[in-house]
Amino acid sequence: QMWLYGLCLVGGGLSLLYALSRWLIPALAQYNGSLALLWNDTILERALDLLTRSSRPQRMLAHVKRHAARGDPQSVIDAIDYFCRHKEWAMNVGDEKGTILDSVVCEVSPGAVLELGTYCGYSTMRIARLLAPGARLITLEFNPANAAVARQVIAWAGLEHKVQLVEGSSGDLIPQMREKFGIDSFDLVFLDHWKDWYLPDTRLMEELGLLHKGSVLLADNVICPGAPEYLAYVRSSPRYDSRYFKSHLEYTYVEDGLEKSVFPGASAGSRP
Ligand SMILES: C[S@@+](CC[C@H](N)C(=O)[O-])C[C@H]1O[C@@H](n2cnc3c(N)ncnc32)[C@H](O)[C@@H]1O
Ligand SMILES: [Mg+2]
Repeated sequence: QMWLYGLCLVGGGLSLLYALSRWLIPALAQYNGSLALLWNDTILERALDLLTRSSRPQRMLAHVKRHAARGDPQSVIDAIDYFCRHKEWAMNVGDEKGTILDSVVCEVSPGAVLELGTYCGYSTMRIARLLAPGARLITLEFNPANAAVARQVIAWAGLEHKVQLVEGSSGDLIPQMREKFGIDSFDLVFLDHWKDWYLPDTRLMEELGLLHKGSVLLADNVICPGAPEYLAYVRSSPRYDSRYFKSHLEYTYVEDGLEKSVFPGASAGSRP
């Protein structure tokens, strides 16, 4: 009889664990930023990596190859959004904030764009598909495994001729933009790498003269996980006309948003 009780106890415990990880924690993580990042970006990702002996970017790429039409950027974007909403969360800008990114790209109609943080190429595709012929998009990624997946995702969408993906750290590559990449200045910069780099990289671009009158900085995740020093800088500096676009952390209901900052702004001060 003892072993029967033991079996019931183990079975009950396992069922509870399953219910917690399958429904309760994911449901709570939809509304709490810290839990969302801890659960999706740390615990679940590591557990799935271990169980499947693959990485999240590799799983996302496999999903794209199974479900997206080759040469159709929208189909690749949709496949990634489906994967992230129904299978595994991932740190793409996502569909909701993605529409804000799209509208800024269309409004600026940039000839030269810099993206900081490629990951799997999701936002890269969103930007690239809207660029006019001849416009340049340079995207920087310092994780070689992410860069390798991004190249394949971008090629699957048929956008490889519109994108220059450069492997390396933003701090090393930004100073090479003029001499090595022939860039005078950028019309649009999308900041979406590690959040504590937003401010130093912005200061670096300013010092190197890579921003011109009217250049637009668009920064993701300014609320969650947050980039407080960067936000304080662009909102208080008279050099920028800065505006917040309220939205949600990718694939959740947690508040997050994009900060659009025009350099040097027509009017001094900030508009949070
Ligand atoms: C949030 S993800 C980018 C998501 C992507 N922009 C999208 O929306 O699809 C951040 C990426 O930036 C990369 N990264 C972080 N700091 C970086 C740096 N200083 N230079 C280059 N890449 C960096 C990370 O490896 C990661 O892949
Ligand atoms: Mg982001």
